Amino acid sequence: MDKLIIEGGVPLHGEVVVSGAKNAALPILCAALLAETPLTLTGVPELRDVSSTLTLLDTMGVKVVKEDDRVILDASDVASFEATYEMVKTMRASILVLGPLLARFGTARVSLPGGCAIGSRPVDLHIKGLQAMGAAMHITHGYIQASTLHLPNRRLQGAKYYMDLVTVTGTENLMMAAALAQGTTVLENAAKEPEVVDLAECLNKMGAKISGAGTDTITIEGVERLTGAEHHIVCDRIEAGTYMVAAAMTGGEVTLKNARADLLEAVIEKLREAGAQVSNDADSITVKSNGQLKAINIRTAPHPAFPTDMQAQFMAMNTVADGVSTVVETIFENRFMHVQELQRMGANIEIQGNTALVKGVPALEGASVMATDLRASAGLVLAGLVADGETVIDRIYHLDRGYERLEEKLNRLGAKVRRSN
Ligand SMILES: CC(=O)N[C@H]1[C@@H](OP(=O)(O)OP(=O)(O)OC[C@H]2O[C@@H](n3ccc(=O)[nH]c3=O)[C@H](O)[C@@H]2O)O[C@H](CO)[C@@H](O)[C@@H]1O
Ligand SMILES: C=C(OP(=O)(O)O)C(=O)O
Repeated sequence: MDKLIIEGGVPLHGEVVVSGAKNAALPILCAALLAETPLTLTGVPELRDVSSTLTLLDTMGVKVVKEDDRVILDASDVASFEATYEMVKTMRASILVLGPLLARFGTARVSLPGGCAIGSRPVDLHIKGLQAMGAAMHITHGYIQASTLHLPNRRLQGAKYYMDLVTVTGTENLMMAAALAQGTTVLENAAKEPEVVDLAECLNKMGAKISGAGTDTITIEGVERLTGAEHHIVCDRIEAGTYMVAAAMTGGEVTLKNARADLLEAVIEKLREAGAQVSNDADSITVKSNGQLKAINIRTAPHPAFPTDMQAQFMAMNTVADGVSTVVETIFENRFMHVQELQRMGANIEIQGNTALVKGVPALEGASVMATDLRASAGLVLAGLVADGETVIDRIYHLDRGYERLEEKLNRLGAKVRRSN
């Protein structure tokens, strides 16, 4: 199993180009299932989750042509409407084929994702939303079996649906399904994440009639067919945020290219509060710091508030900041898996329910630690970059799910990171 070995203590300097967003690419790749002609995407990041999604789409009969960051998906001849447990267990975002398959083909069989390291992560709202659009939904033997064959013209019916909780992939699944429904769907309490907006923009280029994406009410006027289009994936705000914290923690100066400050307001505000200098223009962000940071309180919440996907990275930053901070995780019930690993590096953290109390220490010490999920791993990388001596991070396949060429990008900034097996 691959490991990352990090020699800490080097301030990062230079430029790094941010990749396309994993969490936009995954739903948009699944949206290809809705189109009768080929969809061309650029800015698609080279990630394990992306290759898993392409494999899944391939098993369904989607023809995939990939060249660097450009992917052409032709779903004119889909023959299977199933996502197996084997696929879904490696990548929860596989649930995003449910809405498109059901809307276009009237049938879908998708494995229930089950829990994962960060929480139980049910998909009940995806299921209830599709039921509200008239779909027959049954769960048998761990699979969601969905059908519209009893409905007029076998089409989902537009509906008004209020989501009890803000769910990102739930909003995306229902938006894709509603794009081909008969009539108008109104999704209330919808997720406002930039990746939802990017998906809506792509769907509109494909012929959908979606308005309100980026607000909590999304209106989708169903159309009879969608076609291919060309779309460039929005930049990855979480990857950008991770490098911004790296620059701040190591006391360096890093400019992120292909980064949008307007998608990172809560993160930028917190970095400034910690004492880093942040400046930006339309598509780049620069972070500069002398490495002496103040501890800051964090509370995760849906966009535009502070993202849960940046919580572990800021926790790592707080471990070596001056003072005491609280980090409150409100989205996932078990997203503190990095804490015990940070403690192995000398961090002083106490957990009380969904709150971590972090007391800054003068320095972390390199140690052998275990990656448990994607962003927990990112937090450990950041800790390793400032720790005294060598940090060895095991199970880095988690990082490969969401960070494109991580060690190459870090090393170009001066870090000393290598991969070994
Ligand atoms: C591929 C992708 O885009 N992943 C992101 C997406 O995950 P994902 O879309 O899975 O996360 P959700 O927004 O759905 O989850 C938010 C909360 O709602 C709960 N919930 C969700 C759906 C449901 O049917 N029932 C239910 O109870 C979840 O357990 C969680 O507590 O948003 C999360 C929250 O910003 C991010 O951390 C993930 O990186
Ligand atoms: C939790 C994440 O991803 P996923 O929803 O794909 O597990 C993440 O990107 O931090």
